[in-house]
Amino acid sequence: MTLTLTRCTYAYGLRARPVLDNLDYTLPDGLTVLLGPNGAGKTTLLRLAAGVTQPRHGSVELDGTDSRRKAFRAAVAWMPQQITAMTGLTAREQVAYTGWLKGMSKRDAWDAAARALARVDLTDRAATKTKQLSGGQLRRVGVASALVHNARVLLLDEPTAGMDPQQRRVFRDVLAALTDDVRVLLSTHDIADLAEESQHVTVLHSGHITYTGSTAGFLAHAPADAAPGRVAEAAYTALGTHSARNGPQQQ
Ligand SMILES: Nc1ncnc2c1ncn2[C@@H]1O[C@H](COP(=O)(O)OP(=O)(O)OP(=O)(O)O)[C@@H](O)[C@H]1O
Repeated sequence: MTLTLTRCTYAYGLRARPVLDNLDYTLPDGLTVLLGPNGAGKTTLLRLAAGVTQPRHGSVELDGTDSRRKAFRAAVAWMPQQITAMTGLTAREQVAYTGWLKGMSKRDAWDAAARALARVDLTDRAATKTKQLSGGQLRRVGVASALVHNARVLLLDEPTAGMDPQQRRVFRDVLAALTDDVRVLLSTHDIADLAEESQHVTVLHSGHITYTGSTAGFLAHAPADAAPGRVAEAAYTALGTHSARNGPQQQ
């Protein structure tokens, strides 16, 4: 299951400067954290990867299936920054409703909703109204909704924004547990999201990938004198500076 962006260019508006220009990217397996400062192009990359937006030039494919095709959209799930709690619906009803919208029968969606909620560790909240869930729990409902139709790739746009450290930890554990059969790409501009369970890191600066590879390889970019506990931050800073000077993609 390989998701690739090939020579993708995207600009907001006909005369605007491209946000992404001739970008090549292959999503690694497991859990990948997409790092980059505000405005780097993370959301744009995720929207292209999800097939929500089409590139002006280039292509996005999952094992050779173009992102315009129904089969691509069935296999690739996208979770936007804001998850809406639907008035009057329980967690299970909200997830089932999403499954039904995606073409499942009511019965299949209802059963799949229970399985999806179990995967995000929310079985005990299945009958709770989504309006009554915490922000972190509601994001997990968002993940369950994204997964309800058995997606193989999950793309999440800043899912941990506004979470406290404990909520972040729970959320990351939930994602890490999915990665046996789902590839996950999670965008953030918070280096604290880079935890042990993230197997890969991709760094985006001004629309250029300055690093994509293992977490260990990423950390190796920190200067030797980086303070203990600040190695990830130092590596991130080093790659940002590198980008401004050279802008190559490192594998
Ligand atoms: N709808 C839009 N119309 C015009 N320009 C846009 C639009 N959306 C994004 N942009 C611009 O495209 C660039 C990349 O934006 P994008 O949202 O992809 O970055 P990001 O890395 O996700 O940023 P953030 O971390 O702030 O969410 C920015 O310069 C932004 O101003």
